[in-house]
Parts: sequence; C-alpha cells; structure tokens
Amino acid sequence: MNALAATSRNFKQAAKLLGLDSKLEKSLLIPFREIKVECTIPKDDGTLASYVGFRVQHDNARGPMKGGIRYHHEVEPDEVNALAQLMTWKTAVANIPYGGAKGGIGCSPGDLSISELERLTRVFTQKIHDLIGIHTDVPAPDMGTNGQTMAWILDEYSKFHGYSPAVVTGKPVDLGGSLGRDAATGRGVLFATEALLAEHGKSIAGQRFVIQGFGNVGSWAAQLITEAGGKVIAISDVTGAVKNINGLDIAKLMKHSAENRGIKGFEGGDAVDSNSLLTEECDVLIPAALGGVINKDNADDIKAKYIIEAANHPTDPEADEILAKKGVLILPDILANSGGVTVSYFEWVQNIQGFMWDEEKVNRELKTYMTRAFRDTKEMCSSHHCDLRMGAFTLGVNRVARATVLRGWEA
Ligand SMILES: NC(=O)C1=CN([C@@H]2O[C@H](COP(=O)(O)OP(=O)(O)OC[C@H]3O[C@@H](n4cnc5c(N)ncnc54)[C@H](O)[C@@H]3O)[C@@H](O)[C@H]2O)C=CC1
Ligand SMILES: O=C(O)CCC(=O)C(=O)O
Repeated sequence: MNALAATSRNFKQAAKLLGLDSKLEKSLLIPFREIKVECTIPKDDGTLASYVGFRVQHDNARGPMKGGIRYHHEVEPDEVNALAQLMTWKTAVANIPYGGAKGGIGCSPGDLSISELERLTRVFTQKIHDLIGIHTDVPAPDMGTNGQTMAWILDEYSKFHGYSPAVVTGKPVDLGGSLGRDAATGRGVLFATEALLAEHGKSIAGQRFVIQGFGNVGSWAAQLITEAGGKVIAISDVTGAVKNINGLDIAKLMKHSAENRGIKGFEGGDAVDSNSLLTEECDVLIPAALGGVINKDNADDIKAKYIIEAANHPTDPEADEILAKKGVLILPDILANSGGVTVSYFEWVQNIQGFMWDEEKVNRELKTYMTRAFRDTKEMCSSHHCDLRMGAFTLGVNRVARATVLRGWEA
C-alpha cells in the first residue's frame, strides 16, 4: 500500500476512535504546505544534473514544524507527505512542542561525491531558506543524510539570515549539535523495547534480535542492545545480510562496514539472503531501513514475537492485521523511533539557551521522555481498547486536535 494511503488510513481510524468531527479531521489531515524545487548542480565532470527536492510542512498547531531530510532514489511526493504527517503525530506522542514536516531529494547519495552532495545541499537550502527557520520549520538528518549535511544547511541558511545554529538539529557537536543526538534514535529504540519487554516480565538480556538496516539507527540500536545483553543474530543493509546464531560481533561489523561501505563480505557470520531476513527465527525484529517492508506478502511468515519499528512506516496496514491475528506485538514508529526527534528538541533548546548539556543529562532526559510516551500510549490503549499503533495514533492525534481547537483553527 502507498505510504500516504497507509498513514492516512491509520489517522482516520484514530480520528474515529476519538470521535473527531469531520471538519477537524479534514483540517488535521491536509498538509499546511508542500514545497517542490528543482535543484540543478554542476557534477564533478562538468556536466549539469537536476534533482527534485521536496519539503512537506504538515502541521504547526503545537509549534515549529520538525522532521528529517532524506536523500534516496525512491523519494517521491506521497512518501514525503506521509513521513511529514507521521512527524506531526510523533512529536505529539513525545509531547515535545513541535509540529511535523519532512523533506527529501530524489538522488542516490552513494553515487555522488562529497563535493556534489555539498553543492546539492546548498542549492536545496537556497531554494527553501525563506520557508524554514528556528520558529518555523527545523530540519534534521534522515536516511542518506547526516551531521555534515546539516552543517552545510546551517552554513547556507546563515548566509541569508545570520548565524542560526538552531535552524537544524543533528548537527556535528563542534557546530552546536547535542551530545547524544547521533545515538538518540537507536537509544530511544532500546528504551522503548525495554519498556515493552518489561510488561511481559522480560528484559533485553537473552532475547534474540534481527535488525534490517545498519545505518545511523540500525547500527546504534545493535550496539546498545548488545551492551544491554541482547543477542543480535542477523543484520542486513543495502549490500547484503549476515547471520550468526551465537550473536554477531557488532564492534567488528561496524569496523567492517565503515571500511567496506557495507556489511557484505563480513566474515563473522554466514551471508544470508536479504529478502528472507525479516522472516528469520528470532524474538524481536527491528526494521531500521525502508518503509513498507512488512506487507501482506511476508507478514504471515514473520516469526518474531515483537516488532520494534525503528524505521518509519515499515509495516503496511494489511500486515498489521495479519500480525495481530498471529499475536505479534508491534511497537509503532511514532513511538519507537521518537528518540531521535526528542534529542533534536534537546539540541534546539540548548542552541536557543546557548547552554550545552552533558551526555549523561541528554540520555537521562531521553529515557524519561521515552518512558512517558510509552506509558501515555498504554493509557490510550486501555481507554480506547486498541493496539499499540492505535494507542500512539490516538495519543498524538488527540494532542494536535486539542491544540488546533484551542487556536481556533478547526472551523
Ligand atoms: N536518523 C534518525 O534520527 C531517524 C531515522 N528514522 C528512520 O530510520 C530509518 C533508517 O534511517 P537512518 O538509519 O537514519 O538512515 P541511514 O541512511 O543512516 O541508514 C539506512 C540503512 O538502511 C540500509 N538499507 C537501505 N536499503 C535497504 C534494503 N533494501 N535492505 C536492507 N537495508 C537497506 C542502508 O544500507 C543503511 O544501512 C529510516 O526509515 C528513517 O526514516 C526514524 C527516526 C529518526
Ligand atoms: O530529529 C528530527 O528532527 C527528525 C527525525 C526524523 O526525521 C524522524 O523522526 O523521522
């Protein structure tokens, strides 16, 4: 199912559970602004290349819009729209004072040199600088982008508006980034998983994990889960998949991946088919790469007891239904991966205050926010007799609806 159709379907189900009136429902669904820009840059060989960039600003009832920028060849308007909408509900689930946005450029970052990526990022920033801002819309990294990308956006934006570190988060620490932001999404995944397992009398220690994706989120999740005593038995990335039922050596896999631009060829396990990774025998499955990977074609074959959605919208609604019948518990994206935007909020606060927190404080506050979001979601599950996805959606949608009504925007 198309990402926007899937996200909107979840939203509409939550709106129904909450009994929202149809005018309010419609105003919450429609994005505030959709931006599409053509970014033309000279390639290193002197030829010109054009890429389409998007920024969808979904909602700002609760504060400045917030969300990552993705560089990936599959970036297209409907997906960016869906991801922006998810950010609106996610920031509300985390109870941080933001709305939601998302951006992206349709490109293959691995095929571009560093200087081409820099030129592309600067041109994109030139085209959208008037529409983003510290109190308007604050970008951050997502798939295919990182702290360096944010540093280029910061620098380009500052040429127009003066030095403005709070205009992006996920920056390098040397440029006002927060300690702990790089690991935050993975660490948030750890805290959320701990909270879910604890409800079932379990802990991370002794559980077998399978992770799809070994980028920022997947690699940090793998490291932190291993440190907490979990056994990561299989991992995939775009280059391949590797399995070791005794547990992969994550530190060695990190080194191999950095040196070889991927996990392919890692000798600390057996190479396995990436396509069957999601259906490997395990206790906890963590999709941490693309959307829509768990769908009606593979849901019935999934053997995990728990799915922790580190990626955004990895599970189609049809798969949700199949997995629910099998008794698989899904911790939804807007809760499970909210650690990233939560520490982005801490970074923005630090930039505005001009005061830097130590890493221990960042991680401690992150745990408090993740635990609270999990508890608030469970309360919605109890009051609306629904699963965790609908618990998180009703929590997020209700908070945004209340702010919308208070601001007098629903009419
Ligand atoms: N970076 C962040 O702070 C946050 C990221 N997310 C979500 O987490 C997911 C991953 O994001 P990042 O780790 O930041 O991206 P990244 O670009 O750092 O890493 C992406 C990883 O996915 C792998 N991948 C790509 N295609 C694949 C495929 N077909 N099969 C297996 N692996 C594949 C890549 O090889 C890479 O290891 C995305 O869905 C993103 O939206 C969610 C919240 C915050
Ligand atoms: O850190 C942020 O502002 C946004 C991260 C993001 O794009 C996401 O949570 O999907």
